[in-house]
Amino acid sequence: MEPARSVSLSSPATPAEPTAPGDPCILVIFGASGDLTKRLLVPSLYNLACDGLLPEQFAVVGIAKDGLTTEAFRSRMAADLRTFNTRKEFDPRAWDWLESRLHYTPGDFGDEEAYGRLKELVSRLDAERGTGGNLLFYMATLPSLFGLISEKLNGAGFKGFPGWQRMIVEKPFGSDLESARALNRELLAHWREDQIFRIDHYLGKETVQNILAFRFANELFEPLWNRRHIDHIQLTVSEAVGVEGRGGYYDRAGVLRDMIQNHMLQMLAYVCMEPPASFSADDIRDEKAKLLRAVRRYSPEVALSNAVRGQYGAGTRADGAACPAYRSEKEVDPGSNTETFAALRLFIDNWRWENVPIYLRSGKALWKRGTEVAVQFKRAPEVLFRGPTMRRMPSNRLIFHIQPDQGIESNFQAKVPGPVMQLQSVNMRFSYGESFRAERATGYEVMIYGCMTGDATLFSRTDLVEAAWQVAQPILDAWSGRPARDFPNYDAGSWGPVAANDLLERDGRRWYEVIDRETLGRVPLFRGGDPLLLNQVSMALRPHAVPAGEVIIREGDPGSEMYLICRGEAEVIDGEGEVLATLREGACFGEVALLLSEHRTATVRARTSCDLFVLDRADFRRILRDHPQFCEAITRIAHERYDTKIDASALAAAPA
Ligand SMILES: NC(=O)C1=CN([C@@H]2O[C@H](COP(=O)(O)OP(=O)(O)OC[C@H]3O[C@@H](n4cnc5c(N)ncnc54)[C@H](OP(=O)(O)O)[C@@H]3O)[C@@H](O)[C@H]2O)C=CC1
Ligand SMILES: O=C1O[C@H](COP(=O)(O)O)[C@@H](O)[C@H](O)[C@H]1O
Repeated sequence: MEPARSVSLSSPATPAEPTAPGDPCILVIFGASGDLTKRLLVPSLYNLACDGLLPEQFAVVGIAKDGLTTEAFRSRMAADLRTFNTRKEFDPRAWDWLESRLHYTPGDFGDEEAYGRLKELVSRLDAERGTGGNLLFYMATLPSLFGLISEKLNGAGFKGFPGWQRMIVEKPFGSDLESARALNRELLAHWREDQIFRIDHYLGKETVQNILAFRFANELFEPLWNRRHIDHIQLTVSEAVGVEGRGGYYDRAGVLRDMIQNHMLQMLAYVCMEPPASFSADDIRDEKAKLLRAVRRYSPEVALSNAVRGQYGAGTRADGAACPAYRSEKEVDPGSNTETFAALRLFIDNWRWENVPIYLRSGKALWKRGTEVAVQFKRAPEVLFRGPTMRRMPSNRLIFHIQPDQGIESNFQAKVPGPVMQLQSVNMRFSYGESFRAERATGYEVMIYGCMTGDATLFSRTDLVEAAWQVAQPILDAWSGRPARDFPNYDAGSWGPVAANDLLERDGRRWYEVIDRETLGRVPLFRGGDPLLLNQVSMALRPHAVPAGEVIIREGDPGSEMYLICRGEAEVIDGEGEVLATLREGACFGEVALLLSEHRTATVRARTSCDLFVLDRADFRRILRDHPQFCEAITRIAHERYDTKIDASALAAAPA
């Protein structure tokens, strides 16, 4: 097959050069009958085949306990590919090419005879395919078996093959600092460091890799990338799914081990590390390791005041389906103390980042799926922009959208058209989908390809893994000694526990929520709104979470904000506490006081815990003025609700 044109992140050559296929080799998958193989590995190999990135001299040998034949393995993989293929079009040529190279041998990983059979098959294929004795072992099985497999491979004489031998190791890499060190010792007893490729699939994501390109291939931001100009950084990995049948594993892990210690600290290292001497694997990994070593190690006591944990209760998922409480999930202890949400405040004690807080949060069963890195700059001097028509200027923000949308966005201030100087936040956005033609991928393609070419840039190293565990360990220790008394403390489908907001609010900051058009489209007020309106609104809204029972607005109080319910229920009550109406997801309230510039005409209280978006008076007026459709919708709602004749267009036209 013809190699396709694409670029390798770590290639020292000019990036526009076509990428050559990986080195000839035999890929041996330990755990070939398992979930990872069918869900991610075979679809990735197929994608590589479609792009011409697999060498002609190539074969795959699967091994697992399941007594499959090669023919049965091939037809199972062909059927599974129909489900897990990431590409829109199926390429039968690429699949036939790959399928003819798939082989299988059954065996228990503890059984020496199985290694004898494996060696025979590998030797035969090596001779037939001309793979030069290059062997890539993929550990797609339980981490407790990695040491055993390594030992047996050595015992069976696999080291005698003439080519290179490399090993891809799957996560989780240990369950704490001690076990990670033990696993490193076990692997290093059989392999050299440069033969071990520890996977972190977040490093395979295009937009994560793009953080390095963005920072170091552009002159624009790097001079500002330090404590003088950056106020703080937020990393969010929000998952809409719950534990999805993985309760047995997850209940022993929790989100700190499952997402933060590995994926999020790796992303953090990319965002904050110093420029590497070159784009070689070790230069990049040296800088990442230095950065992780500089992350402040808390004592367990200090960790407690810088970390928040949560566990989801029953609720409604983002797609509308009912979600059981975590403690009712299969294979989860009904009294489980495992966290499904965590938020941390970290500091990097080095010259560049002194006293810049880094906030991380991740959780399952949250209101939406979204991974973002938000870099919040310090405020510009306001001296030129003071005056009665001016509001406090928001500061610039740069956002890396990692998934599901992939892109980079920057928020800044611009003058509102008109005779007076007024400012408004606007944004510039680069979207991967609009700028590049790329097929959807699993994220594993670049890792497998990297390993085949001996490029370890996207893989973790012994020191990196241990440095990341050193950051997480005191928090794990602090939590394991103190059961969480308030679990479950957030509803499935919500924004997470309220305490996560407090973590930032006590520093005078708040989490940045990406509000996409889809979310706004669920609000009747904005349904069918033009992109300009939705964009303006999403820039202006700020999140606000309230616990059940809290009064959100009180009759008679001055009103300077209106509210949209993103999740939860609120009730309108009269002076006697009588409930007049119940407001649900998508409803708005508080608009009348803004329209009439009067005091609140009703009291609204949270019936359940609520996640709200707040729109303040100045933005509300500006949106009224710029968007007649919003003006009409809000007039209609106020009229229906309060039988009040309001001329919102007159208000919009009035001076601010
Ligand atoms: N599944 C996923 O989406 C992801 C998985 N991972 C990681 O990948 C690894 C594998 O996960 P996954 O595929 O889900 O796990 P599975 O349990 O689905 O698969 C495990 C595989 O190992 C084989 N196996 C286990 N014990 C033995 C043994 N003693 N002898 C021979 N074969 C054995 C099983 O064979 P058999 O069934 O025939 O007994 C099976 O093929 C784990 O480390 C996981 O954390 C990482 C990211 C995503
Ligand atoms: O490693 C893991 O990652 C997934 C999330 O990965 P993504 O690529 O879908 O963002 C997470 O669901 C899983 O619990 C964890 O083990």
